[in-house]
Amino acid sequence: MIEKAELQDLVRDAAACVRATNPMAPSITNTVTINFVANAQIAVGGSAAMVYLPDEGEAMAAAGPAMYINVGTLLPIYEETLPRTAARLAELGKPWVLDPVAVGIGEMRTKLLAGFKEQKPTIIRGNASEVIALADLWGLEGAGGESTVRGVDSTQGVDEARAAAVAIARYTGGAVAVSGEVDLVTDGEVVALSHGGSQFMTQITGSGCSLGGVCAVYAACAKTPLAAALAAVNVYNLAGARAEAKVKAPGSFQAAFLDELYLATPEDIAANPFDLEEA
Ligand SMILES: Nc1ncnc2c1ncn2[C@@H]1O[C@H](COP(=O)(O)OP(=O)(O)OP(=O)(O)O)[C@@H](O)[C@H]1O
Ligand SMILES: Cc1ncsc1CCO
Ligand SMILES: [Mg+2]
Repeated sequence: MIEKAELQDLVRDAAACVRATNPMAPSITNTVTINFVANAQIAVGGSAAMVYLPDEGEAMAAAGPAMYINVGTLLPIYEETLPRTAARLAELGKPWVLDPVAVGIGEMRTKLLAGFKEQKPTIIRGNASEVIALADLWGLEGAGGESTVRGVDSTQGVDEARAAAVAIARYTGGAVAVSGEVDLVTDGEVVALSHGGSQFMTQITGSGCSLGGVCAVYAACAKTPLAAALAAVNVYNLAGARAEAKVKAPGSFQAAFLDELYLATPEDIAANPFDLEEA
């Protein structure tokens, strides 16, 4: 099992590399939070580029060192864009992040998310209900749990998604990040439980979507998917807690949160409290 100090070094190095190299992590993401995703990616030191069209998804897969796909608000063109982009990413061996928003509603969403089983996303980032539902959709053994997805919000706790997250990570060989009051990140061998964040993160839309975009920025630099996902989760928990201490309500929280993402140093990000356990 990886030592905590070694994992912290990987997190710090990934965050420092992002600050030094300004990697572009292009996105195909939902229309609700697209602006917040781009701003969060930029605040941590990355750069953003959002596309919708099939040939542009393929072009971005080739252009960026990592990519982000979020199925929040599907449009008819995505039936073509998403499989073509994922196939190009797999062909090029590029890391990519999937947010399986609202898995379970609609035929196209179900078909697209079922199809991603073959391409094995490097990092899957979702709330507890989404991670449980994706493991179920993929028919993974040992996942356990019954999902009660209701739209885009979680109705379940992170603990309930632990078996599903571990099963998905063992299947993909990548990492899974489950968000909630305490965030869980796993590569199927270890489970990291990251602390911090803020109630206000549940009172603005897109803290989860933008966390996926930031996972993709770190995936451009990190030595392992686990380090990339933990760097993103740690900076979110750190910035959320710091921002909450400065504001009284959600609107100003969003602005303060972006400021704290920008201000967090690689050392701060590595030092955010987390527990490390065997999976
Ligand atoms: N109760 C809580 N206390 C502290 N932080 C929280 C809490 N719930 C969620 N968070 C933080 O909010 C961020 C997003 O997690 P959340 O589970 O809300 O994602 P989500 O449901 O996919 O969000 P969205 O779909 O609106 O983007 C994570 O960084 C997580 O740590
Ligand atoms: C509110 C909402 N609806 C579809 S995607 C999205 C952003 C949070 O997941
Ligand atoms: Mg979400």
